[in-house]
Amino acid sequence: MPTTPADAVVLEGVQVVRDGHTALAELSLTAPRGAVTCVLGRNGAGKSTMVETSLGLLRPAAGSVRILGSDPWRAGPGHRARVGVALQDGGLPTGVRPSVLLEHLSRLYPNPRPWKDLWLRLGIKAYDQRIIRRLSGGQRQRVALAAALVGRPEVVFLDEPTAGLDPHSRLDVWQVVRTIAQEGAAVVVTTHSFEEAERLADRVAVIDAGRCLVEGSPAEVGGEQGLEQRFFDLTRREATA
Ligand SMILES: Nc1ncnc2c1ncn2[C@@H]1O[C@H](COP(=O)(O)OP(=O)(O)OP(=O)(O)O)[C@@H](O)[C@H]1O
Repeated sequence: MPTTPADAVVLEGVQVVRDGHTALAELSLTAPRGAVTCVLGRNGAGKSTMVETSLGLLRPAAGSVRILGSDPWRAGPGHRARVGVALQDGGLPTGVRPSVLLEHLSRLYPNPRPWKDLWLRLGIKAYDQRIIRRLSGGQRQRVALAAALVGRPEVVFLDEPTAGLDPHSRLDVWQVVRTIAQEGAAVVVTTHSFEEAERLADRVAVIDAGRCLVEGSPAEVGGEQGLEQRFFDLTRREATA
């Protein structure tokens, strides 16, 4: 698929080998600005590896990775400040209250998003009297999302941001993610939820065994069958038991 300047994330033929195992095999994928791109794939398909490679944490053995026009492996701190990320178990400092962390992070960026806005919209205020170590997994996940967004990044990678969240929190997260995209960010969300992809995504990519099998709008990818059935058809394997 031809890429355009609106594409903030452009991976072309990316191969990544981890401890002798090919985790990405000629993966090509794009994510435009001002849109949410949901990446679906089975366990081990390569979603987290795609995110880590896009962040510049892993060096591809072949292919090209351009994030905001730069190679993330070589990019400097100026580039990194423009890219946000919330990984699963995303390494937050645990001995401080969420508001202390968010206020601190906001001072590290030239043009931060008002941290209190995120703190309110993601419901963090309700449990802010506790330090992060004492929070539930879902509560911590929302703090990680706020931490990823406070620097007003132009590209954001969110690794399963609603996994394990209650329905209210999930809606809060979806609303915040949509707003961020409407403000112009390229948002890449990995997920196992078809509902999430259908309700949140402007674009969907299905990856399997380290390759992107299909990408496009949810309607284009789902076609007549719908997203869920198309996903099963694309990624079915013999005897999975
Ligand atoms: N550090 C590593 N060393 C060797 N192989 C790895 C390493 N990390 C991941 N892999 C392998 O690379 C492949 C892709 O893994 P990855 O974590 O990117 O998948 P994923 O799509 O994010 O899976 P999940 O849905 O379970 O989070 C898998 O086969 C996995 O076993």
